[in-house]
Amino acid sequence: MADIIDGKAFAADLRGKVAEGVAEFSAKAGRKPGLAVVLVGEDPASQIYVRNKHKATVAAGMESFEHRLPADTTQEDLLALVAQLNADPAVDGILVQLPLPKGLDENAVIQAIDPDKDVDGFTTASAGRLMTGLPGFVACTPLGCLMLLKDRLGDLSGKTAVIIGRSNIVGKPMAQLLLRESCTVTIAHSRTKDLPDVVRAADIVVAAVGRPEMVKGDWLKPGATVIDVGINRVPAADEGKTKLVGDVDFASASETVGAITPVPGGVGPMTIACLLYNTLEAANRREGLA
Ligand SMILES: Nc1nc(=O)c2c([nH]1)NC[C@@H]1CN(c3ccc(C(=O)N[C@@H](CCC(=O)O)C(=O)O)cc3)C=[N+]21
Ligand SMILES: [Mg+2]
Repeated sequence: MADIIDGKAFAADLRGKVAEGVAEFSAKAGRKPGLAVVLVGEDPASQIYVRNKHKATVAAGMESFEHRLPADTTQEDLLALVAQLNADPAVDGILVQLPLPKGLDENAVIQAIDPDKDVDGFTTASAGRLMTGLPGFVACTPLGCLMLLKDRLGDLSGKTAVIIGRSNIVGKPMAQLLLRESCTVTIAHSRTKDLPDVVRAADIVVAAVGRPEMVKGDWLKPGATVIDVGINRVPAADEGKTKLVGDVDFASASETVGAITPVPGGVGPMTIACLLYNTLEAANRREGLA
């Protein structure tokens, strides 16, 4: 049986370390680090995420600035808010919750965020900094995955890593991070030929495709380390109920691999912890304390 990588426990520990860093920052800077979260519209899942982010931000000793805007907010008004947050000295990090309601240009809004406050790591400036090895912010989900991998495996150099999924938010930055750690990196996706054979070659598998339980145990190298980024809500055995599953078929995978993250309780909690980590980092850099 595989070891279960406890992302929830790791994230709690990381949040504790961030809280210590926040106390140090606040003593030196005479203010708390500040995170601004912008939520447009009423998407129920987004409202839950934003509430959880707010709670975690306050629990870490940071200032949380929540901006809730109606679904019919104009592009102009949203860009004006981002400009205001860019200019606000009390704001160290800015997160615009995605997806935005239809009619708003997501890309234009994200690119308007000051890269030095881009704690989500979603701007092209942040992506370019990661790719070229300059200091910047790394997207929270891949950063959390990397922390779990390093905690489990130590030095990653020379390991074969296969990432399934090529999104800008997870797959591509994950590949850059693992390349930076001197892994041999493959990005697989929906057009990849013989996907099970490609995955079977990997010491490290990061699944981020958004297809429930797609990766089966017999696709995986015995002893591999598997990070499951998928969070898919599917019907449960109980009539009318739903449950969360990952992109990996946990039952079959956990008989083969060395270690695997569960869903829930794996990567998800790391995403929020890394948002706090990036916000503290942003505050320290802005105050010349990094
Ligand atoms: N600008 C922006 N940045 C984001 O980082 C961002 C976003 N927009 N939009 C939505 C997605 C999704 N996301 C998650 C964060 C934590 C969990 C998480 O903690 N999940 C729990 C389960 C939660 C549950 O029970 O539903 C777990 O995996 O254990 C999930 C998903 C951040 N996102
Ligand atoms: Mg993809």
